[in-house]
Amino acid sequence: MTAPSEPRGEHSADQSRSAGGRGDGPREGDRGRSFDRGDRYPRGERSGPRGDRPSGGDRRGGGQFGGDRRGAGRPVRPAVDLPRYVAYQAVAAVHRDDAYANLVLPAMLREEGLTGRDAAFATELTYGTLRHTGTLDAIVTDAAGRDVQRIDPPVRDALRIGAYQLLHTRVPAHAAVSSTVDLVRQVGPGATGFANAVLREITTRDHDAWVAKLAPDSATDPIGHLALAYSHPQWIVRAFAEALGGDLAETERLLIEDNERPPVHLCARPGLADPVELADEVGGAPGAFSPYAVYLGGGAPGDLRAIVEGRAHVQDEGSQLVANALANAPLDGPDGRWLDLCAGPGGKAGLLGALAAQRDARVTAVEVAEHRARLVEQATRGLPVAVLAADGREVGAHPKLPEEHFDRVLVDAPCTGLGSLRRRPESRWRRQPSDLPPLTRLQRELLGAALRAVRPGGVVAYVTCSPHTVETHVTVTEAARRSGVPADFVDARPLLPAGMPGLGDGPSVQLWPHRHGTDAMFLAVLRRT
Ligand SMILES: C[S@@+](CC[C@H](N)C(=O)[O-])C[C@H]1O[C@@H](n2cnc3c(N)ncnc32)[C@H](O)[C@@H]1O
Repeated sequence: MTAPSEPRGEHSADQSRSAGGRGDGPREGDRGRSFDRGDRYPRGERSGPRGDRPSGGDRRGGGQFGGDRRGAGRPVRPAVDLPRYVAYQAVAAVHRDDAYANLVLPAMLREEGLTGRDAAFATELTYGTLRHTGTLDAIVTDAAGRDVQRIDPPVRDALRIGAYQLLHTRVPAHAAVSSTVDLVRQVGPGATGFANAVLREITTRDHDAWVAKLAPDSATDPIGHLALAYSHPQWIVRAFAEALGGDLAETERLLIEDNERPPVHLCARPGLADPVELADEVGGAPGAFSPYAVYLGGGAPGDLRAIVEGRAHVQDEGSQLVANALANAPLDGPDGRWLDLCAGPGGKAGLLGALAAQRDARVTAVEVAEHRARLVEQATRGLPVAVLAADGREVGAHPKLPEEHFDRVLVDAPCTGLGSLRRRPESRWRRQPSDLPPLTRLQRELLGAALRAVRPGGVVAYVTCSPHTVETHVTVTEAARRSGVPADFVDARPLLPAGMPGLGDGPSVQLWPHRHGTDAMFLAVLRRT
């Protein structure tokens, strides 16, 4: 992973040596030898309270906070540059307020007027630090000689961002260290010496050498090794390895992919946009698998005319493939009533709605959360989609959700989202194994409701954006058994584009980032008999 705003190269001489002896590790408040020019400041002038925005200075992108002179003869206050400061604020909000990076960061970039390379650098620091938090914390713990959890949270987040720059970007070591010390001066006054010493210790090794030092032996603890080397919780690595049939080399490839910046895919809505023309229009490329996919090269998709005009929407190619698979499943008899039982925010309902328009069908899109139901309405405007703010489990009890009524039903079930860790950098650390029981109960109930809703001969597609076998195979098998509705599994592989590799032995299909470049979507198709 590279820092967009700084050329990648060998770490500078500052990084390849130095950092005083380890001893017991630096302590907050240690003065240490410092890169920091600001230690001469009286403490009260260094910073406002925790989380305060640096005062004064230039608010423009790339500007420096706090560059103001405060009277003749006084030294220039140490600067915190805006991209790093915004990254710090985003990371701190995620940890302090349980915020979502993909929501808070764009708002902060907008508010600060950061664009172009500065915005890309702030994004890289935020997402990279959050993805790599597990490994960075192990390294900071070792370098500090104390558990990272015992470091004051603002200083801890600043150190994570500094360590990320040192180990994963081309930022020269001296710049990573001094800018982080400047940041600490702003957010954790009194800890500059400590931060300086920790960072200098981190510069004594590169990422691989730290992993070699800290990760469990791969021969005796392969899961523990992969977890530390690729910054994933062990329970998630174990779940991935199980879903990949125990193939640890392939698991490693998946973990690597999870740490990459995710691609942006567009869906050219069938009947409204041609994917080749759309690719030309947006400077992208037609997708490899989905007949509607366009890979976007860069830029903000929300600004694209095709999206504003409703000819396309942003949607992972895997999501397109599974929605299209439902529409492709052979069907005898009527084919006019389609149901999307978990529709918010409306990505698949948008594609299904466009396909339904071409085939004279209508979609009922159900979403339990009122505000998400509104998003589905926005996403399907102009398409033959009726949005219902209701609980999908009410099939048979809700007048608009009669039993044995629908020809095609999609259950895009709420899940852990372990298949899209690329897109939600903090989620791997938030999710817990204890999330699984309530989710799998809900998944079973929703799939049971879908089987009741579909007419005999009709098809149900069960989809998760998680490869965890408890949410995929176990849920489907159990729900089908418990529902009491007779249904057969349909081989889902022929419902995907011909020649698509790596689809396994069927009847269900698991897509993977490292095999297909998509999110790890699971698809099982059942036909009611
Ligand atoms: C994985 S998301 C669906 C994504 C959507 N299909 C798309 O492509 O944009 C699952 C959705 O199910 C909704 N949901 C959760 N429980 C539900 C229920 N009992 N009935 C209907 N929707 C529910 C959640 O609010 C969430 O919006």
